[in-house]
Amino acid sequence: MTQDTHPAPAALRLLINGTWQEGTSAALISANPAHPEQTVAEGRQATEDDVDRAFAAAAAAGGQWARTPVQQRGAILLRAAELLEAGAAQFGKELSREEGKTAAEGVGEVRRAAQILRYQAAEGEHQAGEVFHSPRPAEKILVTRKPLGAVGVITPFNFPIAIPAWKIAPALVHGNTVVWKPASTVPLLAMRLAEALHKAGLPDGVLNLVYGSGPLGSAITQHTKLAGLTFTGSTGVGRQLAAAAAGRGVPMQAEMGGKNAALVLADADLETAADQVLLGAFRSTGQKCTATSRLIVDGSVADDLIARLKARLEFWVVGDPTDPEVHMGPLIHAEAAAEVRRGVQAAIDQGAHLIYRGAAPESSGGQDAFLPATILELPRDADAAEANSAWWDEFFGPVLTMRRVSGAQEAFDLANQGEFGLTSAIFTEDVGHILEAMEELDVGILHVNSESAGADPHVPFGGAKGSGYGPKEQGQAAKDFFTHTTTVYLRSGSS
Ligand SMILES: NC(=O)C1=CN([C@@H]2O[C@H](COP(=O)(O)OP(=O)(O)OC[C@H]3O[C@@H](n4cnc5c(N)ncnc54)[C@H](OP(=O)(O)O)[C@@H]3O)[C@@H](O)[C@H]2O)C=CC1
Ligand SMILES: O=C(O)CCC(=O)C(=O)O
Repeated sequence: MTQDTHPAPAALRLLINGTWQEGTSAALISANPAHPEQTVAEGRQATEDDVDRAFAAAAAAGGQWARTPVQQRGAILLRAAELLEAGAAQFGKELSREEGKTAAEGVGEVRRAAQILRYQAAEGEHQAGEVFHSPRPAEKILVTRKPLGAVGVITPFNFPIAIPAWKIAPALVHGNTVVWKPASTVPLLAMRLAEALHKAGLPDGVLNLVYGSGPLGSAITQHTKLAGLTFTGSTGVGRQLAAAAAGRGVPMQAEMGGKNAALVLADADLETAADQVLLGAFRSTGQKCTATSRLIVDGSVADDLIARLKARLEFWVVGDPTDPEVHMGPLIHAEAAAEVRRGVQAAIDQGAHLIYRGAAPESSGGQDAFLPATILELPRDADAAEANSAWWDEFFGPVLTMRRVSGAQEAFDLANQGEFGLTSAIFTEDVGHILEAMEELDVGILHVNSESAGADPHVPFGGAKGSGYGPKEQGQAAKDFFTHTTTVYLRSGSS
């Protein structure tokens, strides 16, 4: 397997009250999933005491930061965006080495983070509140917004800089301060984002970065100064945190799992559908909550579509993600890959038909983090198909599970099955079917003739049903989470 030269490991530092400092708890090592013997970054985790100091700093910085004009807060985000943009080639490659997505996707994600910071920086150009008529004379009713205070940010591994950016940027621009715990597998990219914001002039204590595994997350979620919590990650952890936050009356926003369907109807442009399903299912090694993991295809075009997918996958190279020839890197670590392998085998044992399995790197020997692109087909019989775990479980890997249907209504019904409702993609040229899909599909995001993944910074992002909890992220929706409103009944004293 070709690979890039291996740079020396980066030194991880916590950021507390504007000071970069070493952690004093257990060692934290971020390993390259393509070459686990290579350390990408190393340092130490934070202690509960560090979390306490981070919240003290965030709370102390809060008043001044909230009074800073939104245009000045935005200007800091803009400077940070420039720093990310300038470092995109380096940070993108680091992202690829730390997380395993291809270097092109890594660079794209860093640029996306910069774009998110720029979008949120412009918040000063948007309205700050609303004015209503009053039923009483000489009165107006105003709705103003205030920050929540010190918010906790807990982020997953799969978008190590874009997801943190789309949580932290609106938190900051709306006047909140932040204590952030990234996923333990991707601390370097977290440090890169925090460095950019720090260098851009963020006052001390406004953003605090602590590393540590799940239990440290609990120190954040149970902290008495916690004024709001935004989380992205697995459904199990998200629900646990939501219950804890609700018990304490802390507002929470959670983006969790998905089991997203691509619906390919009989009249679809199959070239477009094949291109987009391929990207949706296998880009980022299928490790997106928005990845296409169900393929629901009209029986009249199913064989044709599968032939087109297989033809494309024959050229799909799996390997070291820093190699420009590679389309798909490893999963985040070997245990994740082993779990997906077990899930695929269980599905086959339960009656799924393996209709495609690509090649993985020769060096892998089936024990490491690499997996081939895989397509399973479930039986036409509904009971047999729905008894199969592959229909329900989120693999979070490069596995696509297909079912054949007759007509649009059956496709909608199947897509709606299950606890999740993050995204769907529908492929059709029929406006009637598109309108029906908008009505029928219980999802937070619907793509028409494009892949199920992807999200722009200026529009709401989040799921329906069990995929999301609390206000949506991104765009103007982020304001609803990161602020609370005061309704002001305003009369002049002399009236
Ligand atoms: N809907 C969406 O927008 C998205 C959803 N996801 C979902 O996330 C999952 C994959 O991400 P993954 O990182 O593995 O998810 P996890 O839920 O394992 O981890 C997410 C974050 O929560 C932390 N954490 C774990 N346990 C606790 C705890 N008890 N208290 C507080 N924090 C905790 C993790 O820390 P540590 O790393 O140290 O364990 C990490 O920072 C998939 O299910 C995917 O669908 C991912 C991205 C987007
Ligand atoms: O679809 C995207 O580009 C990002 C969505 C996301 O947060 C994810 O898939 O983990």
